[in-house]
Amino acid sequence: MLRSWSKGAYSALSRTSRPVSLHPRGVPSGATRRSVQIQSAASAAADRVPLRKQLKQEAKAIREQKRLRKESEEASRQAWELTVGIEIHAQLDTEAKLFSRAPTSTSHVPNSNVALFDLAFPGSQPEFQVATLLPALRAALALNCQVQTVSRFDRKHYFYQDQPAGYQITQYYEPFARHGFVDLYDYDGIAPEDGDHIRVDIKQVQLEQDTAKSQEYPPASQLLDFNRVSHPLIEIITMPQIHTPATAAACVRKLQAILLSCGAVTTGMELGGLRADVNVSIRRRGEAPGQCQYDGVSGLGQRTEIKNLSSFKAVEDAIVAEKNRQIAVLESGGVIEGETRGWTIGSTETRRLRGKEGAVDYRYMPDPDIPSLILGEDLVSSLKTSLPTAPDSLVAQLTGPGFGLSIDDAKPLIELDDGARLEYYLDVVETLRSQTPDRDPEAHVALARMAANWVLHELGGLLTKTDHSWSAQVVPAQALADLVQSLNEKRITGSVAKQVLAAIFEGDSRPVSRLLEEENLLLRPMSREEYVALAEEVLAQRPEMVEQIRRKNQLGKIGWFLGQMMRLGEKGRVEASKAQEVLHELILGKQ
Ligand SMILES: Nc1ncnc2c1ncn2[C@@H]1O[C@H](COP(=O)(O)OP(=O)(O)OP(=O)(O)O)[C@@H](O)[C@H]1O
Ligand SMILES: [Mg+2]
Ligand SMILES: [Mg+2]
Repeated sequence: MLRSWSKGAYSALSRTSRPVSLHPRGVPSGATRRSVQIQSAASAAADRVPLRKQLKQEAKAIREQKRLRKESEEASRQAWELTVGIEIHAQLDTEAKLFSRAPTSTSHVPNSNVALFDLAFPGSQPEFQVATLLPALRAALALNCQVQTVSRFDRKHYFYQDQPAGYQITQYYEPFARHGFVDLYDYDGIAPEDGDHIRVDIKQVQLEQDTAKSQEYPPASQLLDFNRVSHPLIEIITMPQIHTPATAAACVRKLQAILLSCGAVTTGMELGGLRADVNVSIRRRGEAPGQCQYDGVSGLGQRTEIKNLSSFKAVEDAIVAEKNRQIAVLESGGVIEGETRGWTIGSTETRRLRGKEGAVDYRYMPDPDIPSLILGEDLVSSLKTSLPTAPDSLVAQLTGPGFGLSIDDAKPLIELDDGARLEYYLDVVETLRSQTPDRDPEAHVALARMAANWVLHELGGLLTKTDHSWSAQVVPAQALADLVQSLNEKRITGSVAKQVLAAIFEGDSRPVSRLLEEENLLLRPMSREEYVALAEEVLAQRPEMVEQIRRKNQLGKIGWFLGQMMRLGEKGRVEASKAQEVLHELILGKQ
């Protein structure tokens, strides 16, 4: 906030200060220059008041703009219904490509992991890599799909340099998984108008090949890295059941969390492991239904498709922009054309890439070189039982009686660092619990809450401040558990705990107990007499304030004396709760 204010103030200041720094060309005489300066200074003085006013007016105008935008969005929401369906392409966590034995590693030298079939050399044949099925099946099961016992591969024809065969191998007619769903809750960030839960159906999940990676060198060159070609992907297709941009973004975020948690993928959107295409249409509420239909859902408006979105924010922003564009077109009497559109980060408009070819143009046909996939029920059911805990169950566990966390702490623990933060947190909690096995459940919950605060906010704060990425090694789980334990047992104060955490974070590798002893940080509890003496000393500084507190019962003012006690008392020895108790007693005569 401060930065945006200073930026605005700076630009306003530089505008008004222009006359002061004006040195008129061709005015050699000092007198004339002086007179110009005097004049400028005077006009600057005159400008000073308007500047403040101007800033106020600018802020008011921004507020007004926001209000109008909100109003017009609400008006268009009432007039038009938005519909969104999403296609997610996720790179599977496997070592081999879909139809060759070339490795999938993306960190290698470009074009070093490529088999003849990946480049569509004449005569080369596909060899389906069975291992690729496992992450695909885990994903389908985690998305509540019905796995098909028989599925097939099809060729989708198109010509582009990133696909050497002239067709992509995908599953069009008979995908390996159908009829799933994903549940979205308020804590997933869905729009308020969607209430506290919606379910988005998944039409199907299909296996397919990735394309080569292109790198543009404008104006005329493009380099291709075929290491990515034929990397196994799954495409997850949702039904057109989403009606707000925020819920669409929440859906992609949730799908990513589910895919990461079940071990289907290794990286999320940030690292390019997941890409989303959003299909957007609108229709006027209360009027004749639209002419389009999709898989049994009819009455839809004409969709456009925005391809290759690589962040949750891009998903939300692109849908807002496309919805607004479609409303503007229809309100001005135009027609929405089925097209593929693009989105650039930071932009406010989608841009047309090409007219959407109808499905028939892809000339889908069953691939004659690849036999059908036949899956045994036993494989599917054994995978089902070995699925890791789903994100929603994790939320339920962390906010349940065992941990007692707030949803605001549970969510980031689950989501941060692809699950590594949660693993670390659970290690800390397990260590704490193993050190205090006989504690009652309430004490365990208190420790779990305390640990969450230290993992997220204290350690998290240090990471943010120093711009470090996550590593469980920086502060080993054992060290954090020891620190939390010492604090919980009141062997150290909160400020000492923070100081020790910072020291470990910066590389002090001594065990916490040794560090506390060697640095003389263990709390030497103050006696009651010491507390009373310290409290009397600070109360004597402001007797009139003590009187006021007594007369007007202004208890809030006791905080000032407490602060003084913490400041004046011996470092690391004053416990806030005890100091507060003694202050109350001395000021109000109560215990
Ligand atoms: N009228 C519509 N409005 C909004 N979304 C729609 C509409 N019709 C279809 N969709 C959504 O568009 C997506 C269509 O995906 P699908 O993979 O079936 O076809 P496609 O986009 O033609 O294929 P691809 O892009 O993979 O070549 C689905 O998510 C579906 O829910
Ligand atoms: Mg598709
Ligand atoms: Mg599509």
